[in-house]
Amino acid sequence: MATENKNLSQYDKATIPNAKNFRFGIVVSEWNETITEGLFQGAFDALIDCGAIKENIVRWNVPGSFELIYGCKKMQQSYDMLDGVIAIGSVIQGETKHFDFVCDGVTQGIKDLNIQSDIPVIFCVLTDNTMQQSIDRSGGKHGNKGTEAAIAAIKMAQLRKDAKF
Ligand SMILES: Nc1c(NC[C@H](O)[C@H](O)[C@H](O)CO)[nH]c(=O)[nH]c1=O
Ligand SMILES: CC(=O)[C@@H](O)COP(=O)(O)O
Repeated sequence: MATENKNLSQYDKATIPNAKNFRFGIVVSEWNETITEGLFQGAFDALIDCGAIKENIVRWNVPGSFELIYGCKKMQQSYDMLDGVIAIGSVIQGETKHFDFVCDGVTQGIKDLNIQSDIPVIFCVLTDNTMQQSIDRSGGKHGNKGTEAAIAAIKMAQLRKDAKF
């Protein structure tokens, strides 16, 4: 289902574990910061709405989406009590192929972090053709991918907890 047919912000709290005992890291890219700040707010608000305590949410900033890989890796290493990490970025097509390499690099890098570490990293990186598409997905007409990422983070934290027993 394409995003245009799904509101990214809709969730049913009855289907989501309570996040009160979970600790999350959020790494935010500064490129397209109006977009990434909207994604962060969506994620933060959803975590709190689902029971997370604000003192259990730590935020780091990185220059661009490509640095999300290193930032999330160091977040995993620095806070071994974390239950999940959310990587937030906004990549928008320019004139060159750089978009393709940044998007592929970040995607593969975050995938690798999920393989190499026991702490899940949620992919909240918009890869859009236009700024309007990014606006629409960070609190606009299609909702907020940050909200979607927070729900995914809670569910994966619970899966990780359940898998230990
Ligand atoms: N064009 C965008 C970038 N480019 C910068 C890279 O992410 C990286 O910071 C640079 O190549 C230095 O390593 N980053 C975004 O997040 N969004 C873009 O649209
Ligand atoms: C995703 C990018 O790096 C891109 O926005 C940079 O723009 P350009 O391809 O015009 O250099």
